Amino acid sequence: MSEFKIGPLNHVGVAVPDLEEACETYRTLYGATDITTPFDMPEQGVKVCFVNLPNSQIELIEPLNEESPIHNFIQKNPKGGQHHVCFEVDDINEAVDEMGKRGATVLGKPRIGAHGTMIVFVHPKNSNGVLIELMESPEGAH
Ligand SMILES: CC[C@H](C(=O)O)C(=O)SCCNC(=O)CCNC(=O)[C@H](O)C(C)(C)COP(=O)(O)OP(=O)(O)OC[C@H]1O[C@@H](n2cnc3c(N)ncnc32)[C@H](O)[C@@H]1OP(=O)(O)O
Ligand SMILES: [Co+2]
Repeated sequence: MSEFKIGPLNHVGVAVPDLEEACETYRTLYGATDITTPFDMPEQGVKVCFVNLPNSQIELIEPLNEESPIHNFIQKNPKGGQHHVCFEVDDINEAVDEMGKRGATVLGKPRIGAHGTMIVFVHPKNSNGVLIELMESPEGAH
């Protein structure tokens, strides 16, 4: 087996029906003061913002339309829910190759994520029902 391994936890993705409402929850209930301005990522089918924390982020995502990959998730979980966990990797192409070699189902091809680096997802069935996002570390991240 190759040396490939996941690196730091980058963020926990939380799918929500209303991004602004979710931001307000983190502001008022949890006292979060560092929340980014929401922005649309049509290529990923979501509106997204980040609750920045000392050691990680909560990524809040809202479906942009019925074609969004999280549209079904919100249909099944109308109040929202924990959606994915994202780990950093050194090389996304090595990660995709290794996932295949290790028998996992990689969803689609690597695409640009909200941090501006390439991301890919591994099907929940491979990880005890948890959708895993692998994200190439920003330059010189560690
Ligand atoms: C802005 C980018 C940002 C970033 O970090 O840069 C993001 O993270 S974007 C995040 C949104 N994008 C994605 O999630 C892309 C990958 N996801 C997918 O391709 C789909 O969501 C998929 C295939 C995981 C599920 O699609 P869908 O819900 O339409 O399919 P099913 O309803 O048939 O579900 C199949 C099976 O999986 C279970 N499921 C679905 N979503 C999740 C989840 N988030 N966590 C755990 N399990 C999930 C669903 O319940 C079904 O289970 P089954 O036992 O077969 O009923
Ligand atoms: Co994510």
